[in-house]
Amino acid sequence: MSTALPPRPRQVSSSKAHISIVASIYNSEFTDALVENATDELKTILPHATISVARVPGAFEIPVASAAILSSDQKPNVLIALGLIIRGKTQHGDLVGESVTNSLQQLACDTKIPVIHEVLLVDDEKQAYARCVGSELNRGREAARSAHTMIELFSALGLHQDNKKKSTRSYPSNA
Ligand SMILES: Nc1c(NC[C@H](O)[C@H](O)[C@H](O)CO)[nH]c(=O)[nH]c1=O
Ligand SMILES: CC(=O)[C@@H](O)COP(=O)(O)O
Repeated sequence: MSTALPPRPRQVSSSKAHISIVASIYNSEFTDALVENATDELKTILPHATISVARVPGAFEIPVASAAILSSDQKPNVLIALGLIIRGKTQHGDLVGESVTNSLQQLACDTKIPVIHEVLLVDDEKQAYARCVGSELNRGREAARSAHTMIELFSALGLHQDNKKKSTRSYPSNA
């Protein structure tokens, strides 16, 4: 039985946080859906937040782009990592998935900036569809709700200030 996503927060956040999404292009029919669901949910539960979206070739490139963003002078309050790895006939998918997971966790702990991990490793397109396109298990919406929780927690703990950025940007713009 797959776990359904956490419920939508009861309280819309007034936070002006900045959220950075780093998403892979590989399997774009699914990863585009993750981005769309995550941004739609963020706009609902964090209407005053600003969102930037960076697209990288594949899941393996997500950590290095995330590291660059988290070490820049425009640090986000939360970073959301979105990707989809579909296992093939070799160990490559598992190796990529494990490396990305460990790297993202290390980045979060090193920078003290929450990193929301929704870089999925699945066996087939049916599993991918349920988690990227479907609604009951949508991991894009789950990522947004986790980001909301972490923003509210860190704000309550006095660990970050609302971000004053005004723009919502995507890189590359044609992705
Ligand atoms: N097979 C998948 C990949 N493979 C590509 C790697 O992520 C990486 O871009 C390549 O090894 C070059 O460094 N990536 C995914 O995101 N999903 C896959 O299913
Ligand atoms: C996860 C991947 O890189 C995947 O496309 C590789 O497929 P294969 O293991 O059959 O080479």
